[in-house]
Amino acid sequence: MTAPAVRVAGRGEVDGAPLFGPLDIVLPGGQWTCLLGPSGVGKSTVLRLIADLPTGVSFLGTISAEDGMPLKGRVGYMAQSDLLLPWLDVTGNVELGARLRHERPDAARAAALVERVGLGPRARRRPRTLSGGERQRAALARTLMEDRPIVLLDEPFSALDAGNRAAMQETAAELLAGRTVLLVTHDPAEAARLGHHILVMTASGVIPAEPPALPPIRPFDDPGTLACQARLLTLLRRAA
Ligand SMILES: Nc1ncnc2c1ncn2[C@@H]1O[C@H](COP(=O)(O)OP(=O)(O)OP(=O)(O)O)[C@@H](O)[C@H]1O
Repeated sequence: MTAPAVRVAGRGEVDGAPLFGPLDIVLPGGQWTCLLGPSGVGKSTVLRLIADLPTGVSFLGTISAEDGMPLKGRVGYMAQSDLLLPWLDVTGNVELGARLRHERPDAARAAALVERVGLGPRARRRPRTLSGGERQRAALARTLMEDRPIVLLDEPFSALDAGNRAAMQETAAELLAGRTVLLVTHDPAEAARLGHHILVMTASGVIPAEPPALPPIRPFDDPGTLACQARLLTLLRRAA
């Protein structure tokens, strides 16, 4: 699977007032880009624009893949809220994309992904019987099931306890290796651990932050990872 670079160039407005930009972001092909920034700056909006989903924001600019092919059909998206269908169990939710396309779901692959996110014993449970972290892991499995070359993750680990968060970061890094990934996170430690590239979004534009020297996925206690966390916190403190 070839994962193209994606470029987002333009600015966003709400009711005629500037929201963000002008910005010019390139998500390098086959690598993880982590996007941080203050609440309300427009990070989720950028993800939704790339996914071609409705936003309340007018975007004046272009979003394109470097290979010149349309993005449509090549983008996987995990929203901030889990968006699980309450009447389907975990497996049914993971298989939802195939069902909506009137395809036969790959049941073995779905079961393997449900196991990978630690929900094997909960596979037949409905979302309302799961914890917030379990629902988020089900949503992650559903996104991984879609197997797209471009994957947009909006705070995918925010509801997880520290141990599960680390485990799911590792699972996602492994299963999405070679994809073009844009991860929105509020957690500098997460960005420092996972990002080949790290960007901080502010109202006036996007600032690139130097990632650690080691390739992802990085140990928590690597001095370069810790130093990167500190750099990011300094940038975010200034942007707040
Ligand atoms: N449907 C909408 N109509 C009007 N304004 C909207 C709409 N959706 C989002 N906005 C505004 O756009 C801005 C950016 O929202 P967005 O959710 O992209 O921010 P964010 O950086 O992802 O925030 P957070 O980190 O809190 O998730 C916010 O100020 C929000 O009020």
